[in-house]
Amino acid sequence: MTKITVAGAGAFGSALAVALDMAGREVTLVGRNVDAFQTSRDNPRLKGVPIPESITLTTVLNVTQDDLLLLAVPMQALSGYLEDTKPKPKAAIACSKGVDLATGRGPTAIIDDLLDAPSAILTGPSFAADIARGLPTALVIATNSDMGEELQEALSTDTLRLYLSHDPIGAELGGALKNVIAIACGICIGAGLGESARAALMTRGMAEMLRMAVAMGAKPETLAGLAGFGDLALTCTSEQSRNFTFGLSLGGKGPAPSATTEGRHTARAIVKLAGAKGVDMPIANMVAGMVEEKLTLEQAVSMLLSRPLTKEWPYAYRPDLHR
Ligand SMILES: NC(=O)C1=CN([C@@H]2O[C@H](COP(=O)(O)OP(=O)(O)OC[C@H]3O[C@@H](n4cnc5c(N)ncnc54)[C@H](O)[C@@H]3O)[C@@H](O)[C@H]2O)C=CC1
Ligand SMILES: O=C(CO)COP(=O)(O)O
Repeated sequence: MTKITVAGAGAFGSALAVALDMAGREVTLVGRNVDAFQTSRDNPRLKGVPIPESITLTTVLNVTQDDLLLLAVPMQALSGYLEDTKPKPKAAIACSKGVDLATGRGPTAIIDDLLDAPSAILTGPSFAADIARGLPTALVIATNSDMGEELQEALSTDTLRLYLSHDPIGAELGGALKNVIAIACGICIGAGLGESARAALMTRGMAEMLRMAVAMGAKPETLAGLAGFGDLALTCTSEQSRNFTFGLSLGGKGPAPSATTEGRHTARAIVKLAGAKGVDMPIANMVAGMVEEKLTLEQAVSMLLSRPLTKEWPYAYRPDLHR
């Protein structure tokens, strides 16, 4: 049986390890923090779900060409992690949601640049706690390699249902961009701007996601699926989301979460990329401005509302015409 190694023992890596172990796979969980719960099996990042004894916990990444490697470290740590560890797995599957701030690359491009192994992205609507508890979840496994069906089979369980896609760019941009829109929605609710405004932000946010993803070479239908619409719906409406609760705090409600909040970095990375590609992303601009403390809430709202009136779908998939 193919062995599965999960690198990154945070909430998501641990949850995937638990779900795959419960389904009878041979799983190793690698993390710089695992010594802290080697005995108790209680990972503070995944409260309430003990890590089973059948999962090997280690601080050292050691994979062979027979192993699948799931990479569940935060996006900004991914390239450094791969440069340091130089693994040679059968396939490397990114689980991070974001865009690298230094280079503008997504997770599969980073893997393709740094490793001699087929790359894939596992993404879609899923909170770590839900996956770890075995609640029903549907995700996307996207790859340009010919390993798609093998990966789909190896990583699906009775409750974790993977759909196969051959559009990794669209899948990873869906997961990255929805975090930025979730921050905007959190700001909106935190500032008391109302549910109607949130629905508007989600919908116009989806239009931005589509424009940007298509400009980067994605298929539009990917954004309508689990990795785009599905994850947008989850993250923009739940206080379980760290991106949404970070937005709430920017809007004046509650403290900022201390854990990984990918959208903070992605907003800044995507605004740079959108500028270079000439893609109009007013909501992402607003989020990046507030994250960088260059815009107040009042300025951000006024900027969005004072934009010229336009058609709903003038040139949605045509960034060249969308000026
Ligand atoms: N938590 C969730 O519900 C979900 C998270 N994700 C994605 O999974 C990725 C990881 O998120 P979480 O596990 O939630 O974050 P987390 O904050 O719970 O854990 C991150 C882990 O990465 C480790 N880490 C950080 N920097 C590192 C470095 N330079 N080298 C090695 N290890 C490093 C930390 O020690 C920690 O164990 C993110 O991209 C997130 O968007 C995706 C779906 C769901
Ligand atoms: O990606 C997620 C849900 O699909 C998790 O969202 P947060 O990172 O905002 O908690």
